Amino acid sequence: MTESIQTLKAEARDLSFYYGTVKALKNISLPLYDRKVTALIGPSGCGKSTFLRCFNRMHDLYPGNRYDGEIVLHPDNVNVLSGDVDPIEVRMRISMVFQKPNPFPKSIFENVAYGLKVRGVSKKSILEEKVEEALTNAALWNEVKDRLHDLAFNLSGGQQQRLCIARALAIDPEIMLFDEPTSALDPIATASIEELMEELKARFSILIVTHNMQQAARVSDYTAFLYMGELIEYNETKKIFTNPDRKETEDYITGRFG
Ligand SMILES: Nc1ncnc2c1ncn2[C@@H]1O[C@H](COP(=O)(O)OP(=O)(O)OP(=O)(O)O)[C@@H](O)[C@H]1O
Repeated sequence: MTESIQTLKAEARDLSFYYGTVKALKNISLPLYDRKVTALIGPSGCGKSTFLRCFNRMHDLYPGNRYDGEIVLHPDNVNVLSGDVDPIEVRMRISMVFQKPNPFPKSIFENVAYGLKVRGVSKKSILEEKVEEALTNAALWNEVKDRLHDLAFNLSGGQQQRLCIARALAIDPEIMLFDEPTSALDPIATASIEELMEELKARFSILIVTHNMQQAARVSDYTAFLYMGELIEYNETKKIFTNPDRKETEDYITGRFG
């Protein structure tokens, strides 16, 4: 790896995850750097989404799931998996954008204001200011500024995905998780989300799951290759895509399996 000063934002330490008795993640240790994009790649079922979902405690919603190991947030050194840490608070710091856009059945404005209201912000002028800022940062403001009170479902798929990004941005997250955010979008909407990600990484750390190798190569600084719940290789994206250390990684990125 080339020598450059990187700030660690979070790290998985010896992280395992169980769906009941099924061990879906096996002792994964992985850093996430601040203001960098880290891509998770690997064949279907290797554990990419499972890993991503550990970061905002999504698995807590189902009984029988169990985490082992730690996900430590820096600089405050908090283990987000600790029973003492409130998952709602974790989700305010680490927000998620899903594969399919999932706006709430509310207006554009209310979608973006939602997290702020949960946080107790009620002053109209502050809400308006924050909603405009989040929509601007999600590259959607110009398209929706005259229809903020329309139902979010009236937007196109690509616009709905940018709205979900604005909703996540409004609460000033420290890390954003993207689970195949463009797989339901056409090439133009995909390009606009990828451009947006490039801008957003100036503000925080991004972890993205993608099946699209070109996308991983385009948008990420670091790439982790998972296979059957194990981390096979992690490195700078350039290295992974040009000269990986492991044969399994090379076989996967060249399309020989997976
Ligand atoms: N709710 C669940 N209960 C039991 N096993 C599960 C559950 N969700 C996922 N798994 C299993 O955990 C493993 C990892 O699944 P995961 O969805 O994380 O893979 P993935 O790499 O994201 O796959 P894909 O690329 O197809 O989305 C798989 O073997 C899957 O069958």
